[in-house]
Amino acid sequence: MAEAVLQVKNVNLKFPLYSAESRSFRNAIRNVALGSRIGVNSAGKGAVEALRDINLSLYGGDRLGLVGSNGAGKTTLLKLLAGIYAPTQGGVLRNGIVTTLFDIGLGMDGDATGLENIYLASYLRGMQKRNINDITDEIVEFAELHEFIHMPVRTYSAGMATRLAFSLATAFTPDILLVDEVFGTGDAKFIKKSEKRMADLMSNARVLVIASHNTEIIKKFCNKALLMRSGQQIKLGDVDDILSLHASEV
Ligand SMILES: Nc1ncnc2c1ncn2[C@@H]1O[C@H](COP(=O)(O)OP(=O)(O)OP(=O)(O)O)[C@@H](O)[C@H]1O
Repeated sequence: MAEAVLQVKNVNLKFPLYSAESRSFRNAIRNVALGSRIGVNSAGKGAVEALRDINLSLYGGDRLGLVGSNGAGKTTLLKLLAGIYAPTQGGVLRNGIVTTLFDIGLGMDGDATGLENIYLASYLRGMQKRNINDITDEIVEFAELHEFIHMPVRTYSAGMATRLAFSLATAFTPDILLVDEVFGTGDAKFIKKSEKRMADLMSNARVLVIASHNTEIIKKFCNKALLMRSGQQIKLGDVDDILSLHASEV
């Protein structure tokens, strides 16, 4: 049997909240809003159970769409898969390099120039200097930063920083690509230009996990889908089956 590229085993994830006892009215309201996902942890503090009993194994070629209503836990699961959140219980195994297309500016050094950030990110991916030189021009050109690439990233506008982060993140084909549809890539012209680059990346990664409310995107890029509700995996299966199940629920 092939080795899983991405595996989640018996994962629970809780976020601590304020003291449960001292905010009972607020808790009552929160409980209604969150579908009774507020509990009390061992230290007597309130906790949101953001993910519960998650088990997944994804192999080369798997392209998983995460579907579910607002607050179902899709983004939280993506962040867990990325290693941004550590599980409270259970474990996540990643066999390969991970790229996230959300919070894409995360990890950029504001005091370093755009060019230095390209080198930093590439070294972190284990690339050699001569190979980085080969890809730098293309990243700078795609980001349309011209001479600004020699300025510290903290001097960039939000759009410029996002363009650099996107161009950099999409310059390497990762083993595991994690995408949240709700990420901005700058102005409308840049979004249009980014579509093909993103589609190529999504098709070439060994494993793709994408959270989306857009059924067309899920149908186009995924061969499996996972319906989530209240932080739990309800059903994993064929895209059409899962989308029908989700549609029947909303
Ligand atoms: N940092 C946090 N602290 C406390 N609770 C959190 C945190 N992050 C997520 N949660 C909880 O996890 C729930 C799921 O949020 P998440 O953003 O993963 O949902 P989603 O399925 O991506 O929703 P949407 O479709 O609206 O983007 C939230 O309702 C919230 O209760």
